[in-house]
Amino acid sequence: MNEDTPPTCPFNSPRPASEGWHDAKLDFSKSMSYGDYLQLDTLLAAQKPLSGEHDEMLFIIQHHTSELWMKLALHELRAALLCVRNDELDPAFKMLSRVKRIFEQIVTGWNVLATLTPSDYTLMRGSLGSSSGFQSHQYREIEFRLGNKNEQMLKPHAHRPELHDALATVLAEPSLYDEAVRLLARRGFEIDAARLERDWTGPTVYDATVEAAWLAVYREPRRYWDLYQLAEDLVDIEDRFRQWRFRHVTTVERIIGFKTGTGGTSGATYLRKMLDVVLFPELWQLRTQL
Ligand code: HEM
Ligand SMILES: N[C@@H](CC(=O)c1ccccc1NC=O)C(=O)O
Repeated sequence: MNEDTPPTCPFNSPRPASEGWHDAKLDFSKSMSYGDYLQLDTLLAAQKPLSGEHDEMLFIIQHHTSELWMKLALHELRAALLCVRNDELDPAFKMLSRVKRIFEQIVTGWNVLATLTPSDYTLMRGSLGSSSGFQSHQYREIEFRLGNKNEQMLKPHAHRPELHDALATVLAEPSLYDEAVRLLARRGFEIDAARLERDWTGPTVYDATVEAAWLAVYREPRRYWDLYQLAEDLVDIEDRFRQWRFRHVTTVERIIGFKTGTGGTSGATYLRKMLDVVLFPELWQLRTQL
């Protein structure tokens, strides 16, 4: 350093001659821009607080971002299900690892909403009327695709026939886990015939032949590597899903305590019961036998 040069604040230094943006396209009067491609006018016009309370923007954006991530999770889950059905496990692994990351993202997202206090939420809760996440059709489709089927959950969508019928179709199709079980049978494992052609509209029910098949996979992972990887991906997904449910009920307790929900359920008590749901029962059971 030259001792004659007075020290300067680095933040006030003159800009270098070129910062690399001089050739950037700046005129979008005749071509598609960022905002055009992403339909940002539509996206950013969709946050419409009703209460006039400052924190309602947080509440809406938290839900919009969750619904967008759910949209992507469903896109991946639907495709992964078809890949498993067609014995194409490599692309399914790619999609399931993305689903895992998406779930991690929405689990972490609860930290932002946890800055909402009961005092602030109470000011806007009245504006929500009887609307509730209980009526999220994308959430319900995720549950159905993972095998937590319940025909009653179609009812909140009766007033929207296209959504109702799409969910009813998913209810009647095999879940991702049903497809994994059918794959086990195609790979030569003895699976109870009734499990392979069950009434798909019901929830996954524990089956001893399925547990025995997964147990064989876990006892010889090298022999059944792709099935082993599929099983662990499913366990990862259920793990994340449980974390999501847990953060939800904890946030709900911190914000509304044990009030009944706007959707008409018992609120935190109902959500706590949902923590007992097991999506892939045999994958948890087999671990006791290893
Ligand atoms: C202030 C924050 C929140 C509160 C107080 C809250 C409260 C509740 C309550 C009480 C229920 C039970 C249904 C009812 O009777 O209303 C519920 C369900 C639900 N909420 Fe939230 N929630 C909050 C944030 C969120 C967020 C950010 C999401 C993300 C999309 C979400 C999604 C859901 C879903 C999907 C259900 C249905 C769960 C099931 O049926 O298992 N909630 N919520
Ligand atoms: N069920 C919540 C309301 C609620 O959280 C909510 C309302 C409208 C849209 C999404 C919501 N989020 C999750 O349930 C409550 O009882 O306060």
